[in-house]
Amino acid sequence: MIAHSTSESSEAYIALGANLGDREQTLLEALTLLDARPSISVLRCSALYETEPVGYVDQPAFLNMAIAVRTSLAPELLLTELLDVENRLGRVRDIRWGPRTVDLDLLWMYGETRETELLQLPHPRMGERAFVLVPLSDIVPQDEASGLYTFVHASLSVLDGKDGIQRWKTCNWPIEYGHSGS
Ligand SMILES: Nc1ncnc2c1ncn2[C@@H]1O[C@H](COP(=O)(O)OP(=O)(O)OP(=O)(O)O)[C@@H](O)[C@H]1O
Ligand SMILES: Nc1nc2c(c(=O)[nH]1)N=C(CO)CN2
Repeated sequence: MIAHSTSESSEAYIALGANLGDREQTLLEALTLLDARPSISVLRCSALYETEPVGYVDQPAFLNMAIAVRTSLAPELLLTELLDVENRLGRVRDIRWGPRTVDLDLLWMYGETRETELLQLPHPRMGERAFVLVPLSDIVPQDEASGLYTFVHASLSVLDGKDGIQRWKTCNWPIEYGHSGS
């Protein structure tokens, strides 16, 4: 009997940010937790960037990054996984746009758009955020079929505030277990 896989899978792009605690360790734990889910594979990660807080500025600097994942989940279920990873890493929601242990935002998913209370996809503010677009430009290939490459580079070309973004470290994914971060 030949097993037929019926599950379609899609590429999705996720932005991660952290500005409390051990920011780098938290971000790498988030990647590990996501990749451990049977229906999610982390394909690529951007470098890590240290970024000045935008919006609510009276808070510590962030570490931001972006990742590409392959998933068989519908966008709503992928979002649930992101919120679950935030909770498992101890995110406490108090001040909107305030400091957070970790934040995972679903930016873009190939062939999927949503406009509901629960989920807006593509993320409605991704085009105005250098702390999202700069990491994303590390991992979106030029031949990406959905137009994301053009969107990212066109948005970056008209955006100021890129000076608040400093490259901090490359992301070693998959993490070489047993080696402490250099
Ligand atoms: N594309 C999306 N990615 C992540 N969360 C989303 C998305 N669309 C809607 N949401 C909803 O937004 C809610 C608030 O998210 P959160 O408190 O992390 O906002 P934020 O990340 O601080 O601000 P911003 O949304 O401007 O990045 C989440 O509980 C989630 O249900
Ligand atoms: N530099 C930076 N600023 C922010 C960030 C973030 O991730 N990085 N996230 C916010 C709410 O999502 C608000 N402001």
